Amino acid sequence: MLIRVKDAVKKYGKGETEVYALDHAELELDEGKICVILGPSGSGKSTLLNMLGGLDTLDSGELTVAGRKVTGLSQEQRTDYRKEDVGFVFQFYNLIPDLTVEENIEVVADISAHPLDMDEVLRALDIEKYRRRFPKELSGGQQQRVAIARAMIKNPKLLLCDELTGALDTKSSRQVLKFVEKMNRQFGTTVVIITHNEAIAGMADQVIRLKDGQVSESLLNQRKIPAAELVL
Ligand SMILES: Nc1ncnc2c1ncn2[C@@H]1O[C@H](COP(=O)(O)OP(=O)(O)OP(=O)(O)O)[C@@H](O)[C@H]1O
Repeated sequence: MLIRVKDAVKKYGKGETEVYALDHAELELDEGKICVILGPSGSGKSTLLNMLGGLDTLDSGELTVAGRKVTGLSQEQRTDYRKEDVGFVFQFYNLIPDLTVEENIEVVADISAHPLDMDEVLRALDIEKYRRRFPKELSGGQQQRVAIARAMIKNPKLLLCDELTGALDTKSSRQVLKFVEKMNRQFGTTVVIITHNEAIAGMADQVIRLKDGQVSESLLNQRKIPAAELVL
């Protein structure tokens, strides 16, 4: 068991405007798996992802990742947790425009405790040929592959993806998802994808649905579809 979320509560606002972004949510996720989290807008997906990644803290409840109680960490320890254990990929690639592909990835490698080999990561994402290019010289799908490489170079236990295909066409989306699947297989990284796109659930080992800050459904996928065959 890599991730355990117990009785997680996160509230925003006060009084009349109080919202339970997470309302006693419970969740367990095995190591080395792909988990897709679905839910309507406002159901708490981003809040949950931010907690898993140590970007924010719970009001109450417990979060354990790989035996480490993330809820008990100081701010400084949480920074180390993010640095060592978590890779993030967002909808917009957030690459540094003045740095080449290789330099964008190097920035993260340089501060990582146990980085992967640069060439291996570039090869795994099939972006070796772009290593000296700048982000603006790449398509959206190619930039997202660089963003995945930047997240993976630190060899994280957990790869967290927030609407990573939200800005891409169907073909590029499928390709980016194929690479996420490859990262899971090749490096054994546990992957959590949050999305509005129901079709992406096909590639998951575990599918979790959120509703009003609670886990309304958690299913193991008996018939996983390779990302290359997803009908997006
Ligand atoms: N910083 C904040 N301040 C106030 N309310 C917030 C904040 N962040 C989230 N919320 C509220 O918490 C609830 C859950 O939000 P969250 O962003 O986690 O949902 P989501 O499922 O990711 O939505 P979306 O798919 O639209 O991104 C919503 O009602 C949202 O308005």
